[in-house]
Amino acid sequence: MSDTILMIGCGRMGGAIAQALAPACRVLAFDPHADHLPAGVERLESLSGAGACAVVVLAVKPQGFDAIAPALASLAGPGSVILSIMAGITLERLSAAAGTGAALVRAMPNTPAAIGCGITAAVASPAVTARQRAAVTRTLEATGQVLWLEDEGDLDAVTALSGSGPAYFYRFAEALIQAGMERGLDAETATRLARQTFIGAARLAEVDGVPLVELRRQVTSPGGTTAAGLAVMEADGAIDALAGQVVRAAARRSRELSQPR
Ligand SMILES: NC(=O)C1=CN([C@@H]2O[C@H](COP(=O)(O)OP(=O)(O)OC[C@H]3O[C@@H](n4cnc5c(N)ncnc54)[C@H](OP(=O)(O)O)[C@@H]3O)[C@@H](O)[C@H]2O)C=CC1
Ligand SMILES: O=C(O)[C@@H]1CCC=N1
Repeated sequence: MSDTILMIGCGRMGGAIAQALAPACRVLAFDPHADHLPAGVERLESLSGAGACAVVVLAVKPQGFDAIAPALASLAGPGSVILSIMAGITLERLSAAAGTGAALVRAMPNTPAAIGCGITAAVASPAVTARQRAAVTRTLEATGQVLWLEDEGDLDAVTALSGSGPAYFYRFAEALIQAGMERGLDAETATRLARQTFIGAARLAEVDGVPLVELRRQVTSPGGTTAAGLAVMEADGAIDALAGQVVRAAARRSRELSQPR
């Protein structure tokens, strides 16, 4: 078995994975509509030209799964592992398409993968060998951290937390910018302050594994400004209630996406 990786779908996430892998191994991509592929990635005009690939990455939208499903059985040859990053598409649906006994991994990355700072949670079907698991780990580690899970049922929560999560942080930063403008800052100043606060806070959270609660305490002077702001966030459990609703809604959508249309 070659160490060739085949991408089916090479958009935002597939492209990020392909770009991370291309310097180290042969990467093929089948994506009829992608105008350009990352440097070093070979375009495939048809899936029949793929040959045997060590890892076949499914990176089309979940709504596009039905269109690629008929090709999976022939791609799931001996030694190949199919790695799906599609939100909501279950191992059961992948298996129905690829064939019973196919080596399947369902994974959920996130967009910081594009700069090697992602985190991906993954679940393997029983047919996945140790060697295939290692190949998938290497594939995903090109984009950041990898976390193997035992229970596929956890992937809806993972999708809702870390898969969708970057958008929640951006949305909160957008809200802070708006709030800063309402307090008299111009748009450019508010945006610069919010962006760099967001980046700096994230970098600080990387240092020495200091617990988030401690990092928060370091900002919060007793009787000071931060305490006044946090009191509003926490009044009647507002922030926890909001996070709960957000993650529940996203997890529910992940489960809905698992239903065949
Ligand atoms: N974006 C994110 O933050 C994350 C996304 N995911 C998952 O990754 C998957 C891809 O998402 P994302 O990269 O954002 O989506 P994109 O739309 O950016 O990429 C999907 C690509 O697949 C192409 N495509 C569509 N149909 C086919 C087909 N039949 N054969 C080959 N290629 C095809 C699309 O072309 P065209 O645009 O012309 O349709 C597009 O270029 C989704 O399933 C999503 O759930 C997982 C984690 C995070
Ligand atoms: O919004 C979505 O459905 C995809 C999955 C996780 C992030 N983006």
